[in-house]
Amino acid sequence: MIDEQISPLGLVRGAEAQALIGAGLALALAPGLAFTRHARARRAGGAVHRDILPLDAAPGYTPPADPLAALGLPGERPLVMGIVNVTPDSFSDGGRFQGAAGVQHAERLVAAGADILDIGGESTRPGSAEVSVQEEIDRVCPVIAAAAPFGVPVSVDTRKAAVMQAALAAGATIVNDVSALAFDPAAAPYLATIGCPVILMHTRGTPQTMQQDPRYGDVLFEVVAELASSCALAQAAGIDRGRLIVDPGIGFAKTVAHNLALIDGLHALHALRLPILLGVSRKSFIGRLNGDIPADGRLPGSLAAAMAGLDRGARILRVHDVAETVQAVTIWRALSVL
Ligand SMILES: Nc1nc2c(c(=O)[nH]1)N=C(COP(=O)(O)OP(=O)(O)O)CN2
Ligand SMILES: Nc1ccc(C(=O)O)cc1
Repeated sequence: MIDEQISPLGLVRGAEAQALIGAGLALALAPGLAFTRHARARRAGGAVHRDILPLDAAPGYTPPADPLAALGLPGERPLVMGIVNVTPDSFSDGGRFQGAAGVQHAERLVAAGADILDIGGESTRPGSAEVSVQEEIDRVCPVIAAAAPFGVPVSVDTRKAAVMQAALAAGATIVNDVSALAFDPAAAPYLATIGCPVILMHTRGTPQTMQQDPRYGDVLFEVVAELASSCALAQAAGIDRGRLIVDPGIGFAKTVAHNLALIDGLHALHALRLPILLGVSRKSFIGRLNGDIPADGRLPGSLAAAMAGLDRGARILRVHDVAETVQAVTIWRALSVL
């Protein structure tokens, strides 16, 4: 367990960032974003202490490697990952996109500007039941095979090594695991034999148990520390660090307050020096903060949270509403170009 985390702080955008970088007073962090100081969080005596360090206090700062460049994805702007849930029971769109409807949906998302398609066959919403390997393969592989020629990389959203293997054979080129390779002990050794990017998302427990009173001493510090452990385990299994992408797991073993602290403090994940994916789309914290509106009314809150994520250096936004998010990202970029 690491006891010290150093991450960027004092984030600046647009013309101010450009001027400060030119003057040697800021370093580039992510597309459109620079930072002027370092934050240090230290665990000591059971508590986490935070202080602020000057820019030159962490010499050798290098921006994260880009595992997506090899897939032809651009490095100079945030990416939008469009969600295709080939499930009967996903929390916001279950039952709408199975089989041919899933393929059509994938095509629409690409036309709307998705940079990546994330195709999943098992809902992991709170309380959801596990799906068998064969059922999951039968759901996702035909849709992956049909969507692979659409011109954007396909990621498979699964926790199971056998599903990863079948999905990669069907044309997927990215693996997205909401258990950070902890659910299936065969996943990390299998992925060590393959060169694809791997998304490690933070959670605790299983979908069945994760929302039963999640507790953290310091949620930001602990999520970063637990992601660091997941990365170390992946590397120990033989997966290159340069292939990893990390994700705080919004809504997974988190209360509303935890989710807000993680989005507000997202830049702390840059302590890991890896690209950050953020998945806030339509999630229940947005409903909880807005009179419990149902999932289909949460687009405005989803966009607000996604833009907050970009302000803190998120590289990929995982979303249901691709056209709307692309429009928001376009404006965000127009206001932040370095
Ligand atoms: N990396 C990553 N993967 C995820 C994330 C997320 O935040 N990050 N959220 C999910 C939940 O959204 P979805 O619409 O897929 O819901 P479901 O679990 O009910 O299918 C499912 N998968
Ligand atoms: N798989 C998940 C689906 C939805 C949520 C949420 O709404 O918070 C969390 C996890």
